[in-house]
Amino acid sequence: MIRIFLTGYMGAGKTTLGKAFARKLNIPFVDLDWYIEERFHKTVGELFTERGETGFRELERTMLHEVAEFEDVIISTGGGAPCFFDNMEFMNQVGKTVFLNVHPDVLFQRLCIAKQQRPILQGKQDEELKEFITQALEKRAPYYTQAHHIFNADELESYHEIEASVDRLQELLEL
Ligand SMILES: Nc1ncnc2c1ncn2[C@@H]1O[C@H](COP(=O)(O)OP(=O)(O)O)[C@@H](O)[C@H]1O
Ligand SMILES: O=C(O)C1=C[C@@H](OP(=O)(O)O)[C@@H](O)[C@H](O)C1
Ligand SMILES: [Mg+2]
Repeated sequence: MIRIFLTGYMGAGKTTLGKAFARKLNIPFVDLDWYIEERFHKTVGELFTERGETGFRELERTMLHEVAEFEDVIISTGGGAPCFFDNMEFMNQVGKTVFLNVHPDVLFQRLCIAKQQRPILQGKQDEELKEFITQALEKRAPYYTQAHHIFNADELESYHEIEASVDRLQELLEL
């Protein structure tokens, strides 16, 4: 039975790689953020506004436990999920975990373009965003590095790079 959790910071490529990896293995893909959005009929941004981060983290934990019941699945978590409650320990117990490690400069480039969809990053100017990413990575590293595997996901900019990363991931996980 395959149950893999992809973790890592915002912009690390959890959604992009998770989707492509599941397609390659021909098994379902679940993105925890999308799952939450569908269930509540609201965007992650709207849920943050309505419930605050504390409220979002609580429902994120509940939804994580729900998707963790699925079998033969690739699950991409939100970037914060492993860093709250005992979520990381829980994922390690019920499945295989992978930390998508990406250089902060690459994350910065990706998130400059894609910060609007991420409530935590909205409104940050370039220098502030860079500093914010560096500090957040330091704070979150102790959680992310508990993953069973660490995978370099610096190269995801083209279809070809994504396919090559999927092949490496498949090898790493011996699937
Ligand atoms: N095909 C692509 N071409 C260029 N950039 C991409 C492509 N796919 C993803 N990205 C960039 O990489 C970032 C990481 O994507 P995403 O999978 O959403 O990360 P995560 O789910 O870890 O937050 C995206 O925000 C985007 O900037
Ligand atoms: O890192 C975080 O705290 C968050 C990451 C997001 O997911 P992605 O990592 O897929 O962007 C989403 O869950 C929410 O905006 C909070
Ligand atoms: Mg995502």
